[in-house]
Amino acid sequence: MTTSTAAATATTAAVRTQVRIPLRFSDGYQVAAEVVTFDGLADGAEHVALILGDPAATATPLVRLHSECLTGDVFGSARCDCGPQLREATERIAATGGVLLYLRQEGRGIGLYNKLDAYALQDQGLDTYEANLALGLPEDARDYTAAAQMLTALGITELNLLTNNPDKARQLDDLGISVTRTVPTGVHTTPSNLRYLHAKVQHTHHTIALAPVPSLAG
Ligand SMILES: Nc1nc2c(ncn2[C@@H]2O[C@H](COP(=O)(O)OP(=O)(O)OP(=O)(O)O)[C@@H](O)[C@H]2O)c(=O)[nH]1
Ligand SMILES: [Zn+2]
Repeated sequence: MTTSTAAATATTAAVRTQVRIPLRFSDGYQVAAEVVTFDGLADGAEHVALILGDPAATATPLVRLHSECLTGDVFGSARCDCGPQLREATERIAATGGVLLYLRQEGRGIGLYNKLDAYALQDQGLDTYEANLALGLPEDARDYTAAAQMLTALGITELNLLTNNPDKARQLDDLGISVTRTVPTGVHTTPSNLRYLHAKVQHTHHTIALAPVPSLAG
């Protein structure tokens, strides 16, 4: 189970800087983003928002809360599906207008070194959640208070959320952000991330339809 430590009301944050950055992905896809920084975020981390298209074009813009994953987002790791999800979200949000929050929550909030320690334990047989617990850390340490502050500062209090993770919608609702609809993200399987994706479905009830894996039965 994930634990929610989100406060019912978040303090106010303000937009600090907004700057246009043209994005060019390795597959040729290009789009311009308005990258926004903030003052006053609850956890003091350097989270950024990417405004894609025109979020004001609809009453319920498409929003994704993307948790930082250096190995997946930058290095192209096949142990998870973060890189392809980031690429997918960017294009889908740009198509309708919305915001991608790039949240500095590496390793579900436990940090990069701890995530790599957890990977080492997974290589000895633990699943992704058991490995965090074996390190004396929460299964999922993510709190979306800063995300709610960022959305409020951008004038977004009602949205469609691009995710398969029910905890994200639950926490945003608790923080006063109305999630009108949850839009499923794609599932980007590789031989290296199938066990990880199955653990997410079984343990934290991510809404992902996966083919059964015989070696994981039982
Ligand atoms: N601790 C830990 N973190 C991981 C592991 N694999 C990926 N992560 C982190 O998990 C975060 C991404 O979370 P996911 O569980 O893949 O997806 P989600 O954000 O909960 O849900 P979606 O919105 O449906 O994608 C990133 O911060 C990754 O660095 C792992 O094995 N252990
Ligand atoms: Zn990842």
